[in-house]
Amino acid sequence: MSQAEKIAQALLDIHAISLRPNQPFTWTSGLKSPIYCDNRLTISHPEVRQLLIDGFLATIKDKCPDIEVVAGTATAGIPHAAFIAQALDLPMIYVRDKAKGHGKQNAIEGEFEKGAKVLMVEDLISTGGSVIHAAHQVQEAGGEIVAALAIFNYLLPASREAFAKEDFPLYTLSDFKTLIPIAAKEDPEVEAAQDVLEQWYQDPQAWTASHSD
Ligand SMILES: O=P(O)(O)OC[C@H]1O[C@H](OP(=O)(O)OP(=O)(O)O)[C@H](O)[C@@H]1O
Ligand SMILES: O=C(O)c1cc(=O)[nH]c(=O)[nH]1
Repeated sequence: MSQAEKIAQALLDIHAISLRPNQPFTWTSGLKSPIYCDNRLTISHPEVRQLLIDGFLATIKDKCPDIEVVAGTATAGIPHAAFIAQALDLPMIYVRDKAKGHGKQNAIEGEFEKGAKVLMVEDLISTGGSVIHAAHQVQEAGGEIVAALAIFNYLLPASREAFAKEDFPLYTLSDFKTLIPIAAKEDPEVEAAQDVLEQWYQDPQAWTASHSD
């Protein structure tokens, strides 16, 4: 099994993947979807956490060994950024989706030096909007984004187009195209939903329009 397959299998084993073709999920981008991947559950499973950390660290060693700061995207990216920062003995920051309305009104918590090489850590890429927004905030504060790293990528054209406009690469540990064949083999519900999933995947915007109230 490849690393991407092992991680897909682990997500299935902990029931992080939910299917609701008849009662679609609403994503943060507003898209409707018959599938939801809840990476937040991974933090409750030490063996899955370790699998992810091993994957993250191998990717960092291979692709961006010179990072100086690890940035978590609020909220689901934060624990993974913390695990990575701890393992590499690096400073960590996290980026809120919007600045606090009270206290110090920070959007970025923690600190880093201008020009620092920053790795963005996110749990999941749907449109890529959340991590790209967070990366822009770090850039505005003087950080140099070296790469973005996430657990799971839907591999949607929207995210491909969004990352094509950025000057940093995205690396992900597993993805929709790896997950679905594994899920379909072990779960008759996924097997039965394959047509819906394919229809959604071909055009999530059109699927959203036809599944909105
Ligand atoms: O690629 P995108 O279209 O931006 O979607 C992915 C984002 O959506 C989810 O966050 P959510 O907004 O649900 O918040 P949370 O992390 O606080 O749970 C997920 O954790 C990613 O951050
Ligand atoms: O786009 C999202 O909001 C989203 C999709 C998904 O599968 N999982 C998740 O946590 N968020």
